[in-house]
Amino acid sequence: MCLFLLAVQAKAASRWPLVSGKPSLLGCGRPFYQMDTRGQDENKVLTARGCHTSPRVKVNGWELTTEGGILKLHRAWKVKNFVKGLEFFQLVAAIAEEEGHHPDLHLVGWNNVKIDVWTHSVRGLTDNDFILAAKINHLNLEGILSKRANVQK
Ligand SMILES: C[C@H](O)[C@H](O)[C@H]1CNC2=NC(N)=NC(=O)C2=N1
Repeated sequence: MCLFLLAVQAKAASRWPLVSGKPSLLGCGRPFYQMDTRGQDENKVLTARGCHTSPRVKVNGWELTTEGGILKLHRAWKVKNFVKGLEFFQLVAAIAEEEGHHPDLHLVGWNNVKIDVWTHSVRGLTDNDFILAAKINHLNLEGILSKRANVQK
């Protein structure tokens, strides 16, 4: 198990997430991974040294949610119209393909975009999720978002 964690940490360290322009330390200052904890009574987030049940994360505008026992990053926006919502999806798709890491995209009530980011292979959060969320934050959404209101969650 230890070798596995070290291998995962080495891979993740090479893709250290940049959040608001500076390297971000995740999960109490060390990389953390949510392992597949099926059969356990609660989701735990493993760090290199221990377990944490609620990681401290910082990606502007995104919130940590749990759905079906799986930790996810979640954010919502209000877009001008349905077509702009699809344009938004296209911009996100380009990043996802570049990263090889894909979000769950929702376009609800014609102008509400909701995005959930999590790592399906481990049924939880890895550094790739924070990288993807931070890159989505850097998209130029000029002309796509509704001028009236935007849900920051
Ligand atoms: C083979 C392919 O790269 C993998 O299946 C990738 C694709 N994109 C992915 N995206 C996300 N969010 N989680 C994954 O586990 C994942 N796996």
